[in-house]
Amino acid sequence: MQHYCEEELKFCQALPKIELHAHLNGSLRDATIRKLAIKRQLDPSLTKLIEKGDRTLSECFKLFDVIHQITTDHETITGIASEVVEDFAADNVRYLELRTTPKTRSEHGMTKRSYTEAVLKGMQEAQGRQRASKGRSIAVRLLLSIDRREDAAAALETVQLAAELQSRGVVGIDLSGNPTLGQWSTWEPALQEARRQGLKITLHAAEVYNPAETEAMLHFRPDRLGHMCCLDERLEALHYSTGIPVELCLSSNIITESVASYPEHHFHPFYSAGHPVILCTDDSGVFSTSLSKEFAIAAQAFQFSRLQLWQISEAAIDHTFLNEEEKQDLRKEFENARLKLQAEKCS
Ligand SMILES: CNc1ncnc2c1ncn2[C@@H]1O[C@H](COP(=O)(O)O)[C@@H](O)[C@H]1O
Ligand SMILES: [Zn+2]
Repeated sequence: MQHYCEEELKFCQALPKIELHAHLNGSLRDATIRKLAIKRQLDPSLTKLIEKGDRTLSECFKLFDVIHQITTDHETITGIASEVVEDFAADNVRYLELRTTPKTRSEHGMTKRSYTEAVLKGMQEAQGRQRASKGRSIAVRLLLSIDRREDAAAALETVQLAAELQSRGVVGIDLSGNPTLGQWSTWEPALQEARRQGLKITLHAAEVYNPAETEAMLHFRPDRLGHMCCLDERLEALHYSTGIPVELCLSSNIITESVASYPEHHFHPFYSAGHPVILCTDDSGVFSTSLSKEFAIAAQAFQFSRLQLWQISEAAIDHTFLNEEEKQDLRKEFENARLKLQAEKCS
């Protein structure tokens, strides 16, 4: 069943957009996954796992482990980073905050640093190609993710790397991975260090019901939170009182069965209460979506007008990890896009 209307999708594609929650290895094209699976001679039973369909949250994490088996060397990492940036740009995303987990792979001579440099290279290559062909490019920044399977030392290594690469476009730290694994106390010291180093922080929170952890995360006061699907009334009130912006990913939450249906998604109560919300894709490849589709789904599920869609899109600028001057540039870009669309309508 299609959860959006084609006419609305066209409008959402024309809308300039901001993507703040996208995992690199979750955003791969189908064709790229198939090509890499052949190249790496992936076991056919694993290739089958990659084929699209509904997947529970635990199946998703198995799938990420399979994708990680085919995105192993520096050249591939650079290639997928470049492709993902291109895909977001083609969807009229004007600013992308991409996130990825730096990986160590001794068999490929890969360290967390060399992995991250390969990603930065791919991002720059895509931007360079766009500038050459169109005279302008999507703006991109990188967040480094700590995987919940990592220990305190690995988390700190990622934070130190992010701090060293701030001048190269790394703006923050994300905590993600299977929400049923690990303990908040393991990563908190590294996240405190990230804050001391001037990095911004976003946490995957309440993807499953874990009130003690969610409360600890709220007390930590990250700059943004992701998901917040499984809250009780007390935590919901606490979250509202903090005013921390929340990255919401409709398709991801429905497909992984964290939320029962689109109209019941917590995007709407947060939005209606005036709490800062940002529509995001999470894993556009794994969930066969795009940011335009997520906007079109929101339009249908919550009966948003086009003006409301525009306002939701533009408001995300305030919650980026950019400085004020950079945010101002994006606001100007949105204004120019608005004028251009109006002129096209009148002509
Ligand atoms: C579906 N909801 C989710 N919840 C939690 N973590 C998720 C996620 N989707 C993706 N990731 C995190 O991102 C990694 C893949 O991209 P990178 O290898 O880092 O580029 C996954 O292994 C997981 O750690
Ligand atoms: Zn995520």
